[in-house]
Amino acid sequence: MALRKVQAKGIHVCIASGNVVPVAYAVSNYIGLRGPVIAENGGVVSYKKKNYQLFSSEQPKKALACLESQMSVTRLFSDQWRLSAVSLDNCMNIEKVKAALKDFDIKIEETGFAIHLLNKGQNKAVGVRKAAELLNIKMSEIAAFGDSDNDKEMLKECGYGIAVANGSDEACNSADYVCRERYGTGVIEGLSRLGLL
Ligand SMILES: O=C(O)COP(=O)(O)O
Repeated sequence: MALRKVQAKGIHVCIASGNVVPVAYAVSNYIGLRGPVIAENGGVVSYKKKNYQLFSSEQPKKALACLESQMSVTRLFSDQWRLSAVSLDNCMNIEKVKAALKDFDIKIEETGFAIHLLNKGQNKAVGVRKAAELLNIKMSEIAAFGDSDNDKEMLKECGYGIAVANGSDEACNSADYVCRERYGTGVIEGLSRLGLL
């Protein structure tokens, strides 16, 4: 598999997800990756059996309580393991959620998979920065792949940002290179462009 091939060259390969540590860690582990795992849109970084919690769930939980007082709320099943945010099922209407929480100083982000209630400043780039510190490498040495709005800061702040062809407008506009190919085939195209395959 392409990512293991890249890792075998001595390059750190990391998953950066909006999902919780148990899910992102399991994906990383099943693929056979050894790099840090960035979870909860940069809220938590997990490396060598240690979790680094970079944001608290206090503000997102206050926003959740406010939302629940105004409407019926469907949270993600995985929210029971979430440490730094609250995530809602994307069957909920984002415009109604935004209107109900307009007085809260939080960030509301839709990814196509979920609606995340995040802390201001919480994004994958913050998690990547922590991972870079743990690995003693520079952001400018990192190439990032993404497809969603929640990837935009990471795509901008890493040395080279690559969006796959099916990426959202925000992801594609934040990338240095937009692949011709979609999904996993796009990742293979990007890795080849970097000379890694
Ligand atoms: O949790 C989400 O909303 C999406 O997660 P992803 O960043 O791994 O695509």
